[in-house]
Amino acid sequence: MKPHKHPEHTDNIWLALEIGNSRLHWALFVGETLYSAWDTDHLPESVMQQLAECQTLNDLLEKIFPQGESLTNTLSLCPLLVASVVPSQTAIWQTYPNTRVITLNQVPLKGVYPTLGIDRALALWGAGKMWGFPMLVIDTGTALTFTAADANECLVGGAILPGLGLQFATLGQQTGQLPVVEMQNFPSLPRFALNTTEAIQSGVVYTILAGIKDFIEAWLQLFPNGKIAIKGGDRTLLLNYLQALHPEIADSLIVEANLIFWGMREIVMGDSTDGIK
Ligand SMILES: Nc1ncnc2c1ncn2[C@@H]1O[C@H](COP(=O)(O)OP(=O)(O)OP(=O)(O)O)[C@@H](O)[C@H]1O
Ligand SMILES: CC(C)(CO)[C@@H](O)C(=O)NCCC(=O)O
Ligand SMILES: [K+]
Repeated sequence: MKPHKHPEHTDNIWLALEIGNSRLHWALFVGETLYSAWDTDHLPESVMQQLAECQTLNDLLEKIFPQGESLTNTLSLCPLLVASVVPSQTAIWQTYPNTRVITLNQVPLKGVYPTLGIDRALALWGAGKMWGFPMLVIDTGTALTFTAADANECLVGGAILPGLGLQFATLGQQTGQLPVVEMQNFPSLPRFALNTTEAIQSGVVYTILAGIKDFIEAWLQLFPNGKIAIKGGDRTLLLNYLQALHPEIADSLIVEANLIFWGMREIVMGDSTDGIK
């Protein structure tokens, strides 16, 4: 999905780019308003080589939005805010004028450790600022992560495990007999399966759900009034199963794809020196 129509006021436009492990996540802001959000694949090698030859951000945007010529003109001078968990990709975007890379020390979250992922910090900050702390964020991305902060906006900690897609891929790739299974829709899933595909799906999905339930229960023991938000590419699929198994838990979750963008917005709008208003 790409932006389909153009904002009317172009003077306070900015682009947010989150470089994830599987794909790129984009948002077009007009001031504080998120105008449009979309995902793209990582840039292919051929485009990467062309990018090295681009002289301006305009050249760059024409490579990214080949069909969107007028959009490209609209965006030609706008600031590009980048948050990345893929360092090799960050370097490419840093070549261009008007790029600002958000790093962990710019996120006001207290008590962070130096290697905490910027995506985890921003999503937690965005969720906490929108819905309040204490906040637990569950990110169902390439990696599935739990990241929490207390009422003082101080990191409580979290956990990292392989996400749904990564679990399927690893089973398929590292074994002699297992296929790479995918999970595109929401089939009813027997827990005790009688074929290989469903056995893999059952194992991965039901243990991820059990893990999510367990972390939520542990979180609510620590912070009975704590909030919980869920994001990431597998959120809808996992929520559908969670709704069927534990509707009371599913109903208590804040479901929000754009948490990282809310975090980026908080930081950009809170910083009066950078000219993005
Ligand atoms: N169109 C899609 N392309 C790729 N993955 C998708 C798509 N739709 C859903 N997914 C699921 O999303 C998961 C990846 O989530 P997401 O896109 O949030 O991760 P990411 O790009 O690695 O970002 P991050 O590193 O910030 O988590 C995969 O496990 C996959 O099953
Ligand atoms: C865990 C991921 C891969 C999730 O995208 C990312 O946040 C990351 O690379 N984090 C660094 C390690 C950490 O957060 O402790
Ligand atoms: K992730």
